[in-house]
Amino acid sequence: MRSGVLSPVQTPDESTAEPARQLPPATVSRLTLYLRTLNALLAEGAESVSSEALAESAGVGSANVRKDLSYLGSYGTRGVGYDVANLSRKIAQALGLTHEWRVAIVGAGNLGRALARYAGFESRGFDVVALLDADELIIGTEIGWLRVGDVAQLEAVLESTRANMVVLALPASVAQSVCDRVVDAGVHSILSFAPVALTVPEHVNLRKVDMATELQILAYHAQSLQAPELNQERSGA
Ligand SMILES: NC(=O)c1ccc[n+]([C@@H]2O[C@H](COP(=O)([O-])OP(=O)(O)OC[C@H]3O[C@@H](n4cnc5c(N)ncnc54)[C@H](O)[C@@H]3O)[C@@H](O)[C@H]2O)c1
Repeated sequence: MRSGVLSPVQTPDESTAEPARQLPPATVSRLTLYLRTLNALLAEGAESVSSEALAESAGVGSANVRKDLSYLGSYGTRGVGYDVANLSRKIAQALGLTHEWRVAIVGAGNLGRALARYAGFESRGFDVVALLDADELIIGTEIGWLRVGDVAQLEAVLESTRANMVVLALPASVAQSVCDRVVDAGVHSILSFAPVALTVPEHVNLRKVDMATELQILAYHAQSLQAPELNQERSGA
């Protein structure tokens, strides 16, 4: 059983970690897809992969793949392709996945609990080290391997667990104040699920996951594709 406080392990100090190379956001997204394919190939024992195969797995053009990988200094070998192990290592380095990421989740409601139970983070290098909430009925309960801690102890838990990423799974009304405390505690990588715009200093990386917006975009595209039939239905044809 893990509690809010865990035994320390070697974690790179954020302040001394090498700064990430600035890659175009679309490239970063595609690199994660290539990495997933490369890891599957590694597990199968494959040694090389063509840009076409990587492109197909990521659903992009092979010119995209070659351009993305050129940012990492990987150009492949004509007729052979890319060395799978080497490329997977380079992408993991570029994405900062060779560091150990220790994630604290704040908010142990439906979402926070589901995230804390998800087994897929650890295999990708994200160790969930703490889960915190403000509700007395939830504090102290066990969720997966974790015991829910009290958000009143946020700063102490972040320090003792050496968390270097925080996920906010909180109501919008409290997200900014908790976010401010996280930033003041020195954690500079934050992922927020709260449906509200948060303000953070420039040196802090804040990402927002907004599934409702994604669904709306999906609905728009679905409607555009079906537009001829919908229009016919509406006109009673
Ligand atoms: N982005 C998305 O895709 C997505 C999807 C679902 C939910 N959400 C959002 O994520 C958030 C969480 O959703 P949920 O369904 O888990 O809600 P929930 O109500 O089940 O859980 C919220 C939890 O936050 C806790 N909490 C409240 N104030 C707190 C504080 N100051 N410090 C610590 N914990 C506090 C509550 O006690 C509760 O356990 C909501 O803002 C919701 O709108 C986003």
